[in-house]
Amino acid sequence: MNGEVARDDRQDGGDAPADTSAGAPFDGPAADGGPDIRRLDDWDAGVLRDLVADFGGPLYVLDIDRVRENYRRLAAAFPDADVYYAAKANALGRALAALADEGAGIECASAGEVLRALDAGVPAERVQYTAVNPPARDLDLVVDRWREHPELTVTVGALDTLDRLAERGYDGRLCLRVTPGVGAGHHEKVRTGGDATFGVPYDRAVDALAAADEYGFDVVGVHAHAGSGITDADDLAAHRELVGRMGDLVREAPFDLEFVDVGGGFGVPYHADDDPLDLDAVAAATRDALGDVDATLRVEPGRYVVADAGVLLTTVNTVKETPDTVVTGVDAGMTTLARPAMYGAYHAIRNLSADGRETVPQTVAGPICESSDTFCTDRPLPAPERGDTLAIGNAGAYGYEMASHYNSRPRPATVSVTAGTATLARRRETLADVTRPEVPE
Ligand SMILES: Cc1ncc(COP(=O)(O)O)c(C=O)c1O
Ligand SMILES: N[C@@H](CCCC[NH3+])C(=O)O
Repeated sequence: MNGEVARDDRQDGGDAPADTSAGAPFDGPAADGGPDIRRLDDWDAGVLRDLVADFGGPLYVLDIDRVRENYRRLAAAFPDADVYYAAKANALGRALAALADEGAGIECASAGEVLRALDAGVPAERVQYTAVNPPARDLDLVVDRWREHPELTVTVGALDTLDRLAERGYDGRLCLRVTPGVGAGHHEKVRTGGDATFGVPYDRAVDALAAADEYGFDVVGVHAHAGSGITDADDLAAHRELVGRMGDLVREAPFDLEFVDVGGGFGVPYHADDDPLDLDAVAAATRDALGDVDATLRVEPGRYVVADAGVLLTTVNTVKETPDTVVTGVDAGMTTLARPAMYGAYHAIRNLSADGRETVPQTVAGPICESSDTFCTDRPLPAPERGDTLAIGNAGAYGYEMASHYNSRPRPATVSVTAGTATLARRRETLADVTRPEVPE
């Protein structure tokens, strides 16, 4: 590690590279997409401990080479499809730029993500904005950008969004989002495909396509998304059903469509004994279910591309024995990584400082004043000591993006790693970042 830059400088935004190549298990992306799984145990404990020592904690680490590998493996499994990475999973500029370099398109959930994708160098013809109950400001911004970049595509999930786009003078590329009536995913809160919020009802889709065309939009595609975290047979069956319905829709459409977008949702293993998704099988099933269509298949994965490329590092600050369990207090909380509190999601946890210690059941809890602020309950982990560094796995997807300022907590820093060298990619926030929008009386 490069020890020349003082730790405090780093925390305040210094960005001197830390050479993690000594002992770094990852040194550049594999051309073939590399292994289809990276477990938390595959990360080098010493390198991660050094990163916390240099940059402070809590700290997100994102391995950009692994992001590239995951994208390459996906693109290879879907050779005749367009892959649009869903930026909501992790919109770090360096990740978007690397994916643009790999040739990925970007699916954006907001005007903010559209601007970030364009700023990262993604060509406008590969930027797609999916408008969900779009705030006026989002439409204003996107239409404004579209005047400069008429290759942008807007996906709408409600007919009255057409009126709102037309009012702003938009008559560009348009994709219709459909509610296919089939949901899938790791939790009821992420099974969007069955939820009326997100699209035009499937049985009205043909009429809606005709209406959008008559309105004067350049209708180029249809879209549906079952949900997030497809891993088991039931989810895959739902995915197949959704894709089959989308194939039927393309064949029934009143005119030719350029693409059919069947969403993302490809899951990753969170438990140590979960198998990775058989991507080739999913791709074959997708093709088979779609049938013969004269439109390019499009997929928009988020989690699959970034989840195992990221870890969250956090430091133990409190060890408390109770009659029932050991409470391991850490400096990251639900404001840093919301998924366990929000969905009861499981994330692997590894104590990077505890070689050879006995294992005890423990509850790893954050500093937020909510009883849901736990990363695990009674999980057997090495006996904790104050100052230990813990790593939380699969933190690359829906980690930093869902972080908040609750309890006046500044958001953590992010370090990105490329070819074994770690550099600060996003500085740690300070209290001033939290209070900046306040207006004095
Ligand atoms: C419209 C849309 N596309 C793509 C995604 C990406 O999903 P995932 O990260 O599970 O691949 C989502 C999130 O669920 C979504 O809502
Ligand atoms: N935020 C969810 C994924 C849903 C994505 C948006 N449709 C998660 O962390 O699992």
